[in-house]
Amino acid sequence: MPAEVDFSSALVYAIPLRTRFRGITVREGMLIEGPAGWGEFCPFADYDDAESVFWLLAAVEQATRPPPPPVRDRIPVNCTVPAVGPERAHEIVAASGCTTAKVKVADHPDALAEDLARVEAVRAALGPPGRVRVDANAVWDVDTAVRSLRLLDRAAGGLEYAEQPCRTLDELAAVRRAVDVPIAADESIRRADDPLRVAVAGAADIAVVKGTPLGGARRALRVAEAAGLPCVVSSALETSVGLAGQLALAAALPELPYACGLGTLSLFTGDVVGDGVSLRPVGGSLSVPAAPPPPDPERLAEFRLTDPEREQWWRDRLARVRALAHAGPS
Ligand SMILES: O=C(O)CCC(=O)C1=CC=C[C@@H](O)[C@@H]1C(=O)O
Ligand SMILES: [Mg+2]
Repeated sequence: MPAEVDFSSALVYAIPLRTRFRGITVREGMLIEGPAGWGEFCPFADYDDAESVFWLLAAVEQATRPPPPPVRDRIPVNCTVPAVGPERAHEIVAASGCTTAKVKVADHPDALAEDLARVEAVRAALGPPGRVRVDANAVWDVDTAVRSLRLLDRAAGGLEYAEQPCRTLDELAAVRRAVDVPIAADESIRRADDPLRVAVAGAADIAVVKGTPLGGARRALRVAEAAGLPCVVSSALETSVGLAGQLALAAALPELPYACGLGTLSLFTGDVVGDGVSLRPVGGSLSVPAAPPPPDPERLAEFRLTDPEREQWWRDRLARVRALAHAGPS
């Protein structure tokens, strides 16, 4: 392993997704190696350089430091159901082995009828003891959120919680007062100017913490403590390299009362690590690896980004974000 992080030989990957998710069909990112192993730099293309600094800190933490001390070695996970039709949703849940499902809703305007059918199919696949949560990714206004959540709650036979129904904390608080469904904050935390100071407690019942956009497991642990709410760790659609860091975070949280959104490799057509070490859930949970699994040459041959212009775009981005990280806060 190199004595320092070797940025010049960072690898760039491109893995097609099985279904469009978050508006993307191919997941791209970079893998870097350092003295403690591999890290992953994979801000979505719409993240600017300033926000991407935290993704870089997460990659560098993983490549240079051992994981924070774990208090558990297995993490229960939910399956993630994209905005697909009810039959496909049923199949995804049934094949997952998970007893909790997170269902994407409000994917486009007028999606409610499709959302209700999807949620009903997910409940049918899970059976009565399963848990169903929904994620609207901040697109509803308060009235739409209240109306939609009441209907979705009924269709689901009870929702475990609703993730980020609206954009602002005030809106989340208003929805929370109006419905019985618990509210989880995701974007309100990970895209806040200062996630360590965001006053999420009155606006949400649950904090979604994502180690990758929050600057790594250690900073995410501080964010979780500052939020003062029960936490769910959720992926940022990393390969197994970055997922290992998210699992390290989930393993180190003092309490972990909910299944985590870390079963997301099933959204990918492949992984950059070998099959034996790929972080795919078994029986609804993932075991926490001691270190991030290393990329596998054969998998890299399959998923290496081959477009030279696009590769240069990633290398330029990494250079700019590194320069910003060195310059420190403006
Ligand atoms: O939480 C999960 O089940 C999977 C992860 C997930 O939903 C997300 C990953 C990456 C980007 C996000 O738009 C999305 C989310 O909003 O939580
Ligand atoms: Mg979310």
